[in-house]
Amino acid sequence: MSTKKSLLKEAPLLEVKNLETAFDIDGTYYNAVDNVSFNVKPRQIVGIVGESGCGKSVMSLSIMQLLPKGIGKVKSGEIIFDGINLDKMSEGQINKIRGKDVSMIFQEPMTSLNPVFTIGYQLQEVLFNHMKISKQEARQKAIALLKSVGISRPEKIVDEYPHQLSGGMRQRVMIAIAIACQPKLLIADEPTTALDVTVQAQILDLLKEIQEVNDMSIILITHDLGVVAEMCDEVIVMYAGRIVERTDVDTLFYNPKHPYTSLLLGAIPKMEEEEERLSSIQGIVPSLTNMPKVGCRFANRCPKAMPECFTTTPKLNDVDQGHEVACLLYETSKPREGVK
Ligand SMILES: Nc1ncnc2c1ncn2[C@@H]1O[C@H](COP(=O)(O)OP(=O)(O)OP(=O)(O)O)[C@@H](O)[C@H]1O
Repeated sequence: MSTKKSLLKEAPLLEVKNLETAFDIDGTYYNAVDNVSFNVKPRQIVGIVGESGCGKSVMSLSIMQLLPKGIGKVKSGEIIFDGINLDKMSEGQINKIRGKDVSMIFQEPMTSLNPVFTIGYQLQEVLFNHMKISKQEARQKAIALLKSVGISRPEKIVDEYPHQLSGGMRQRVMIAIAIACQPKLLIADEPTTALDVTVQAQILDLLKEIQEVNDMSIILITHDLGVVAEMCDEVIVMYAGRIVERTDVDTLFYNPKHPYTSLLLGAIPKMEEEEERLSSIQGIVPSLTNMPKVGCRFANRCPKAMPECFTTTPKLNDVDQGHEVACLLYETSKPREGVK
């Protein structure tokens, strides 16, 4: 974990400003990401958490300019990476940055790796896209990269196909591909969800080690707060396309403010009571076509909802230095009576 003091002074590596991303559903665009702003500092690990359908993946696809063409679009806002406005770039320009300065790993490595090409071919493809190197150099680099992500016998694995590897090894290969050009920012979307618990821990350790060695920033998308506690410096909690709370990781666990965050924390399963605890947030995230037009989008599931929560949209306000919350309970400088 980077020290907070050193991070505070630095200019952001990534600035997302008032981002609105929408999808065309039957001829109407609906916002899946709604007026979201946040920064990622160099070497910082920022977690994005929230239940399924909260807009975590759409946000990362927006940053990577990988939204499905003709269906999804960035409607407004800015995505500034290392001083460059990504949303204003042509496809050719973004291709030079994607995979080199910013790269991404996904939940299911089998769907991201091409089954008909060897591991070596897929690693070398990234290298050739962004570097001027010979075939022999690329092969050697591919082997070194596989070794750096903890794959034993990389000289053999380099000539194998994805189906010949275990899930954990495939995810290591995906990480090797993602870090091949030493990106400044890695977006990891549920990188360990498809893996069993022991392998999950190994992959998280690997990511952390790479982050430290390469001085890389990471946006870590997860619904697992255990992963957040283990990995992140800062955390963004999303609900129904909006940020509801943003703070450092310690404050998130010891002093959460938004009722949604508290409920998510309450939903962390203990071994013996997994089923009950996970279902402890009543109701579901509204679909894009069913978003409340006004008010707090969490109001109808919120145990602390007041009548005005259904009519007034809360703003993301500072409740403390570096701690923002979008909840009417905190819209005055002091929490209202009875709010802890
Ligand atoms: N291609 C698409 N077309 C229409 N709606 C979409 C599309 N992709 C995502 N959405 C919608 O956008 C919203 C946000 O989805 P998103 O995948 O970002 O959620 P998430 O928080 O990442 O969930 P998960 O943890 O399940 O990946 C959801 O309502 C989802 O149905």
